[in-house]
Amino acid sequence: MNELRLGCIADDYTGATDLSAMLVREGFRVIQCFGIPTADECDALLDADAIVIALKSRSIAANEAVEQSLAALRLLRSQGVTRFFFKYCSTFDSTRHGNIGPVADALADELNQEIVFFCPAFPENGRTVYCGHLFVDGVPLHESGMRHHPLNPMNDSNLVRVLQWQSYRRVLSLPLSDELPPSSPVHYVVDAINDEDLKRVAERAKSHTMMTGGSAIAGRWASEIGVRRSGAYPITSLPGQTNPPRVDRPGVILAGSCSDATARQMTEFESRYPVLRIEIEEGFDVPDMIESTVDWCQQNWQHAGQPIAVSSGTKTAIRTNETATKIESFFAGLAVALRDEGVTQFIVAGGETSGAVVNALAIRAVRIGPEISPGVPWVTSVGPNPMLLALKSGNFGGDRFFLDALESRS
Ligand SMILES: Nc1ncnc2c1ncn2[C@@H]1O[C@H](COP(=O)(O)OP(=O)(O)O)[C@@H](O)[C@H]1O
Ligand SMILES: O=C(O)[C@@H](O)C(=O)COP(=O)(O)O
Repeated sequence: MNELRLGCIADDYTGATDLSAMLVREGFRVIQCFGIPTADECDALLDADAIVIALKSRSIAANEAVEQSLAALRLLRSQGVTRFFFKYCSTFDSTRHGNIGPVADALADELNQEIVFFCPAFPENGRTVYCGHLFVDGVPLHESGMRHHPLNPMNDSNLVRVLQWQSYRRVLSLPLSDELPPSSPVHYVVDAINDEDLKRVAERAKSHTMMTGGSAIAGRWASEIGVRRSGAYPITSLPGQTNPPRVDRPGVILAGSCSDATARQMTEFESRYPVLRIEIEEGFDVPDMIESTVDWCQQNWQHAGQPIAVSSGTKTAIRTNETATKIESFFAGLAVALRDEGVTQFIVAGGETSGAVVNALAIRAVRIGPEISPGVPWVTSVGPNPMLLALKSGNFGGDRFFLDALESRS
């Protein structure tokens, strides 16, 4: 029996869930851990074909991101894993200081990988790379909504230039027709505009120990290199979980994403259900905001069975890391308060926001269930008192995403 297993390191939680969903689609058995699992938690990893370690390292200091990613790599190696995937955002979310370049450099150095491919393309979700330039639904990255991102505003579509800022290695563009020149350590930003291209990229990287990119290339590369394929976990009969999660409060949507896609989804949801739009002002008090939001939720639950949403996202966001972190702690505290009120189902929009919420709920690992839309599956937490979660990348999903998600579980 083929025993090749895949180890993945993802730089944020929704990105990891997206990756897991793509691996499940290809028939792999996937377990996703939030943070680096402890020795005790490693027992649960044994029967997985792919282990995904979700870090919250996208927007932290580069040296910390490197440290955490190397620790994840070492943990994966200690589990007998021999092939590795580094997952970052399909919109290459990062700044001039990192963290994609520094993390990839460190992983490649540790694995002695001379040539590293960078393949963020995700054609199914409208992300394509041509001549080293990234497009979102045909619009150059720097003209897309990503230019307004509160933490990682993307102002350059030329990924060769973006990555070269971040990496000490030489960075080149790799059109699919080109031969690879023999060379010393090089990072290649690979072109891919459709699924056929992804297949060819995977074939070209067959001998690589390490691959990097968005979720779309991961499943194909894993198939190409011959990762063991045991079939997805049966989500309704998980070890330690006899019943589906308790539903005595309707689902709650927590949206900290400021993306255009989430804004449209919220407008659509608001045509049917109540939405609390939080106005962020300088110097706001987090505990006060949590308390008044819980009051608002309770009032709205008087209409039984009614899902509700809380959103902080606005285009006129106050763009400081301090504000972003405070808003994350608001959503984290709110999730805990709502769980204590009996909520067992959360849909969270935004990668950083999801990270804050999952950590606050002390969820250490999830098993991956059915996809709601490309890259966004339902997941069930491992351990006692399971919760049902959907962790949505800010930019993912059609306008009806929130409504579709709620309908898909009823
Ligand atoms: N009104 C706001 N002003 C400033 N920052 C905000 C606001 N609302 C949310 N944020 C912050 O913006 C960031 C959004 O990032 P994230 O949750 O990863 O969403 P996305 O998936 O769209 O990138 C989070 O850190 C969040 O706390
Ligand atoms: O690759 C992607 O686009 C996603 O998997 C992803 O990483 C999303 O990040 P957020 O937009 O911060 O949720």
